[in-house]
Amino acid sequence: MAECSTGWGGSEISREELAKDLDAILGQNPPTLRERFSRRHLPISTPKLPTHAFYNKHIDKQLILKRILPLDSLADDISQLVSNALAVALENTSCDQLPTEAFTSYLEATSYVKPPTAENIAELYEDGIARACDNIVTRLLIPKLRQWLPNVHWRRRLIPPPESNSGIYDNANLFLLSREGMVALPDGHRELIDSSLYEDLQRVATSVPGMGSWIFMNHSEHSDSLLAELDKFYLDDEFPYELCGTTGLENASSSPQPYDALLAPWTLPSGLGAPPVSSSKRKLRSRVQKIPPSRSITPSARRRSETTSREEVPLTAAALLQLSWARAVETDSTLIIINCGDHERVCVRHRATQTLFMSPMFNITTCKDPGYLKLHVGIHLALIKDAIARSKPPPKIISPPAEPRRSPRKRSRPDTEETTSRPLAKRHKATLDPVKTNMSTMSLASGRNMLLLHIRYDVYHSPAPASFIRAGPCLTHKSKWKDGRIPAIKRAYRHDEYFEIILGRKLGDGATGTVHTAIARVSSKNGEIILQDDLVVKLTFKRQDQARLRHEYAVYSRLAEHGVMGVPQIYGLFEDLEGGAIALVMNNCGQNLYALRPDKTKFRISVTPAQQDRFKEILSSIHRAGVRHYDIRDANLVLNGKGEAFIIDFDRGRFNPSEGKKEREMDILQELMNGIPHDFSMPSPETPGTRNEIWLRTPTPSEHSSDQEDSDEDCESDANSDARSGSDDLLL
Ligand SMILES: Nc1ncnc2c1ncn2[C@@H]1O[C@H](COP(=O)(O)OP(=O)(O)OP(=O)(O)O)[C@@H](O)[C@H]1O
Repeated sequence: MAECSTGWGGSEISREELAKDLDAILGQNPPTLRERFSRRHLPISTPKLPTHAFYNKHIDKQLILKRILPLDSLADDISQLVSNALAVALENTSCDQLPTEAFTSYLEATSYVKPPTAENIAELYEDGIARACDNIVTRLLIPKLRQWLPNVHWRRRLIPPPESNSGIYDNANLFLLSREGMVALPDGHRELIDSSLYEDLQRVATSVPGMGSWIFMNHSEHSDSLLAELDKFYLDDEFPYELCGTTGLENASSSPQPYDALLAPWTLPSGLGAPPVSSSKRKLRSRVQKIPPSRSITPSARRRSETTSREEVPLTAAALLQLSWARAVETDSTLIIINCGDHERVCVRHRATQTLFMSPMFNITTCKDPGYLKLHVGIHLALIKDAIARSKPPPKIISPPAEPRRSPRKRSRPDTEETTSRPLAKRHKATLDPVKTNMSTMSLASGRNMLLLHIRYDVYHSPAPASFIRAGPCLTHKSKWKDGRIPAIKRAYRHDEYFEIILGRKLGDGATGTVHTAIARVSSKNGEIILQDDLVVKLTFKRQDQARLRHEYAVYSRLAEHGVMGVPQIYGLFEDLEGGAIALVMNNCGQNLYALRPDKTKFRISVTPAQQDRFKEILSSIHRAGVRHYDIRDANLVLNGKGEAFIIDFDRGRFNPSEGKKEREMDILQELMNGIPHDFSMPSPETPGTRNEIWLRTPTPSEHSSDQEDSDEDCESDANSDARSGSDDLLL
């Protein structure tokens, strides 16, 4: 019996005993969800397509999913990885007693009072399986460690607000903590790691934001059958990945071939070959050829969709696979775990062949050889090994000496392995043909009702643009828009009948929408292309948020009627013809005062006296136009590069406020300028859209309240407001 040194929390035991205990722990499975969650919460709603699925259609062609294949050996391979790692670790570890009780308690039944939603199942995984994995994987990586402590962490990133509850939770992954550009290790751990592993961990901690994609679904019969159904795609030559339906303006891929680790702990079938050639591409081409030579495009639909929001669409098996794959592309993950409570599948994303290899569906409560804990320890370990391998600079290809150049023309750089391993985040910058930038771009666009929207940053490079139809006129330039007349959708649009918007990186995710930088590209009648690159686009997906954005547009209409300056120039409101989004196009006013704060922990804003006066002037003219902003804070006060002031974000705006409320709002602005932020920790004030009605369409002027004489403020219970002391403080 080999003798071992004493370890943490327990007495010294033999190596054999430790191996036996570990084996027993790793063979464990969690109890069924019915045993863990209270029965009164069952059944639960079926998963819906989450709103961010809108972005999945815009992933670069070279990164999308092309086929699904079975990989029955995956669990065995992962189990072998753990067995091998254990054998090595046991040779080097101190044999202290295993905290068996703690590990078992992580897996044991707890009476969970919450319903088994996707979020709660993710939380359960985080509190149980993931904690046990963190400890065991850390020990397998650093056998000399004398404690069962986690250096590896599995965490949920962001808990979505309840209204975004789609029955899907996909915002969790594994990561190594970093602090000030260094891998964060507890005291004393650095010395236990040899220098090459330390370098590897250092690279992963600082350059890999997350490893693996976990997709949790609400626990329901529908989720179980969705997971079971995924098999049916094995028979397809090509997976039906859904792209935008617009034809005539397809984009070639701009992504270099993504990089798979050369050595993986699983064996994939050999002779896979190149990904299948997209038949949909062929279809698109043949359809394009029928279109007259003037580069017309066919919009994605001839009719407006019933609803512009996405929440109500039930999840299908194809949508679940597309969503899971897209999430793995966005996070550059190799393994995808799809879990619906008691059942699960584990999948490998093979980048080069754009193939998803999928394990059979298994019941997590009855796993055997390997047990569920061993499988997940293996998944965590495999992800770290994969991240280490892929974050290493690939071996240099030694090429023969270059032949003398014959042509003076510049040659494009060959796609060497070196280029393929560049981090995804750095791959895409909006690349556009050399064209003029012209301030009349948006004036030309104001006469066009069809907007083609591309997304081009990180992994996004829309294979085809989304078609958006105008739902509200340009408020900055004259247009032929007739009040209340929503334009008909044409069968095809010539190049001088549509304009394009190319969305860049996200500027912010607000309570209402997602704001992106954007460039407009407009083709004139004679074919000249002009650009305007100082735009932003606010996209909204959920019903309530779309109601707020339509209301915001109505507020901007009122401000434009009164010629208010110092607010964004609005170039129109647009609806996605395939449903899912509405977009407000405006100019980029600069950076908000929060972003400009030198020290974010201190409320100190640097605004010159002239800029302070200008903010007050703008607010006065907003008030004169009969609008109260209702959300005056540093995030909504903006300065451009020339130091010019703007007030943005009118989704909470109110029409026809009382004089007292306007004065109070001016006081808040003054206080803000004096360095006293207003307390907005109160719940957001309701907007007319959220309380009284949901506008599924942009209201015509007669419908929306900009012409009404009654004040929106009157909708608030004035009786209550009189009774409240400091009522304005509560509302503002
Ligand atoms: N026209 C614009 N110019 C420059 N930046 C903008 C513009 N519009 C929005 N932004 C940026 O995007 C962020 C979010 O925008 P906005 O406040 O309009 O969204 P929201 O969803 O209504 O957010 P919230 O109501 O939570 O503040 C802003 O803080 C600002 O930094």
